[in-house]
Amino acid sequence: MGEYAGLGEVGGRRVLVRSDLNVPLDGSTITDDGRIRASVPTIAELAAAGARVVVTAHLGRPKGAPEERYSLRPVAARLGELLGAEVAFASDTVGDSAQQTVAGLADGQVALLENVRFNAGETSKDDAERGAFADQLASLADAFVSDGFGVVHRKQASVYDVAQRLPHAMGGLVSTEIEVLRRLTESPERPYAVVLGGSKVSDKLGVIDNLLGKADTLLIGGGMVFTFLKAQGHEVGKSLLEDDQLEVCREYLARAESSGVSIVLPTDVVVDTTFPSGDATPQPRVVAADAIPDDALGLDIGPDSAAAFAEALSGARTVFWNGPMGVFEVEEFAAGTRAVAQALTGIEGLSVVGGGDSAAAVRTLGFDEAAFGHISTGGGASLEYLEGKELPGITVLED
Ligand SMILES: Nc1ncnc2c1ncn2[C@@H]1O[C@H](COP(=O)(O)OP(=O)(O)OP(=O)(O)O)[C@@H](O)[C@H]1O
Ligand SMILES: O=C(O)[C@H](O)COP(=O)(O)O
Repeated sequence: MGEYAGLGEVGGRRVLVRSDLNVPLDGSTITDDGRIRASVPTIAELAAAGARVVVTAHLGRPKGAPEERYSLRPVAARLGELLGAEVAFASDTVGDSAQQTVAGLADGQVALLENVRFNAGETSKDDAERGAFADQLASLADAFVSDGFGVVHRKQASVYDVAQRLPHAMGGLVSTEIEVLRRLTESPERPYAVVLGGSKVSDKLGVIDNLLGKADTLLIGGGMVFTFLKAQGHEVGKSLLEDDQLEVCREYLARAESSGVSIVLPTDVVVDTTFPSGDATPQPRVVAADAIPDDALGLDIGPDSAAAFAEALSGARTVFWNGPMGVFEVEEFAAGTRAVAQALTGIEGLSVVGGGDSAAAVRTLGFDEAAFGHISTGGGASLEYLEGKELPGITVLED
């Protein structure tokens, strides 16, 4: 029997752990298990202390009802392999299966509940609805450990409300992540460069506002770059575009210029006119960033841009990178992401990779994790931290 920081004795008690097990899947095959591996130490520590560990997590963005493709069942199997002990899987989150599974746990055993987002209460904007679901979750445990760093920016029942209902503590993963990110916000060694990409464009544009006052160089690739190119007056064909953010991008470009921050945009892009179309072989083509054809979709930064990005990063002493430069999952569109990852491995100073997909990209492209200063499990969460926003999943622990 043993203690867990902030909770005291946990032996024999049911401890609900919120982890971020939102991993990329191909069917039911986990293509990158980084977030599961990152979640293991806290779960293992609690189990070793004799707790009955009840893990809750989400996968993808189901709409408040069960959907087989978002089931956490494959994750339970992998978690068990990594823990070296069987993980009991409950086929619902708070229903009969969950209650029976938790009741059947012996001291030191671990259970995983089905995707918490199969319940509308989890993500509801209505406090009462979320609260009612949090009551059900809380009834399954005696204490709560918040360890899902990737979701601490979400005011959701299993992240926020449940902490108000149970004795709670911050998990080891969340503490480590916050410690590293604090170094980026408090006194980054200069030059400080930030690389942004990925597909959750509107989620990420906000961070630029804050970074314009902090970073020396901002490199932009991935899906978000097309809104910037369009804001500069270029056509972007069928590329990802957030029309309602054009004015915001224009304002960022103007502010960067007046404040001496260098925003580096790609000068060439890799496009395809057939992607994604079932089994069709990709037909990548490199075009100038200001000459994207109407029928083309931008899927990676081009080779000149990749070289320019690597050059811009070469002297940096602090680098934060979130979001792949292209659709790295397809080899034909992975070169930009590979070039940025390679450049980060040469940084003398602190290099931080943030984001589930960015971290997955680093690993699936074959880089050694040890070549980076820190690989964060949180994409949106780390960005919101850097934005200086309050993270509900953290502040609720401090109350
Ligand atoms: N030009 C592009 N067009 C469309 N999608 C793109 C483009 N460039 C990158 N992507 C996609 O962006 C996705 C990753 O973006 P996301 O914003 O989710 O990254 P992340 O922040 O690392 O992950 P997470 O939000 O899960 O932590 C990848 O699946 C990649 O294929
Ligand atoms: O993938 C992520 O960034 C986290 O798991 C959070 O997922 P969400 O953006 O769907 O809330």
